[in-house]
Amino acid sequence: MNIKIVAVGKLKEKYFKQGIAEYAKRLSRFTKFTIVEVPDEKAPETLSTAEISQVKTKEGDRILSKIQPKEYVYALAIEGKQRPSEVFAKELSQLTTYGHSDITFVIGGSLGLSPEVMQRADDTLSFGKLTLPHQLMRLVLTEQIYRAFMINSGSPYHK
Ligand SMILES: C[S@@+](CC[C@H](N)C(=O)[O-])C[C@H]1O[C@@H](n2cnc3c(N)ncnc32)[C@H](O)[C@@H]1O
Repeated sequence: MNIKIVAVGKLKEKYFKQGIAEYAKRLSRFTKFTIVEVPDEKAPETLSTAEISQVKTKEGDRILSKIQPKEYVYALAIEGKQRPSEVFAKELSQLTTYGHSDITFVIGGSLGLSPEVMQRADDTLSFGKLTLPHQLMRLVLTEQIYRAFMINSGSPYHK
């Protein structure tokens, strides 16, 4: 299985980089895991609705350029579908069974994901109603993917 995260913006903070590197290392025994960063669109503090839409479209186009038709895509969205870790783990395992060997997770920028990205997504994944910063979201998602593999291997890591 190949797992990829496509994320808007650069990971700046060292502590996020270290945390993600640790889970990426642990994941390497289960799967090929990659993170692809696309540039965020520089924008002033206050934006009109049209400008917000333009920023999301530009970032969305960059995201879509990194996704191949064969990839099964989860869009991370606050209003998306929530599920327990065990259900998420089972889903990942079933996707492989049904022939999806390329699974991609998409994390938006500060304004969220464009409608085009949401349309391309095969499913959505929400971590609850709280808004997480995109850098932290990347760390939390990487841990949850690792947790899913640990659940599927019957490890006591998941209690
Ligand atoms: C700072 S948030 C964007 C907030 C924006 N107002 C929105 O509603 O999407 C950046 C990205 O992190 C992800 N994200 C943040 N919190 C999340 C949550 N609770 N569940 C799922 N994804 C989340 C989403 O992909 C989002 O596009």
